Amino acid sequence: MTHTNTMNGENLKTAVVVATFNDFITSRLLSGARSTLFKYGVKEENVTVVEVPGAFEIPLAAKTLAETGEYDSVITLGCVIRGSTTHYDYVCSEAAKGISHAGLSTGVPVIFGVITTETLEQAVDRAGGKVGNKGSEAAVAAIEMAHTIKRIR
Ligand SMILES: O=c1[nH]c(NC[C@H](O)[C@H](O)[C@H](O)CO)c([N+](=O)[O-])c(=O)[nH]1
Repeated sequence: MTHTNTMNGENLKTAVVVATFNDFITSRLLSGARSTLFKYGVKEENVTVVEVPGAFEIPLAAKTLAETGEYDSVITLGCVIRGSTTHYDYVCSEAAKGISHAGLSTGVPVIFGVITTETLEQAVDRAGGKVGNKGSEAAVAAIEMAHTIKRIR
């Protein structure tokens, strides 16, 4: 299958779960994801955005959306910046495990678009800065995986 076909978003429906914690970063991830989805032909009415308080809550929303059977993929967006507590480690690991489980337990591609960084600067760099936009990358993965799963199922 050519790359063009796997990157055709015209008939895809996607949900985006975005954490509002660190929303000065996650809002940039969301706009990167949305603009990339539209760039590849996903229709605006086929993109559903759901907000959650923090990265820890992303898995439940992602799994719930995937279980509806309405979406070809679910994109998750968040930003966890290491603070002075070990909260960072728990939030990161639980978010990653939960997001992975949401995909594996439902068979719907659930894409990991959660930035986990040591510093705010690193997060800015990954949310449309010099390293790129993780939200945009997650949108590309969401389109590719939606086609891949349809093809191999
Ligand atoms: O999304 C985040 N949630 C964070 N914590 C909140 C967590 O995700 C839950 O929303 C909270 O524990 C309530 O369940 C963060 N920190 O604690 O630093 C963080 O950096 N990013």
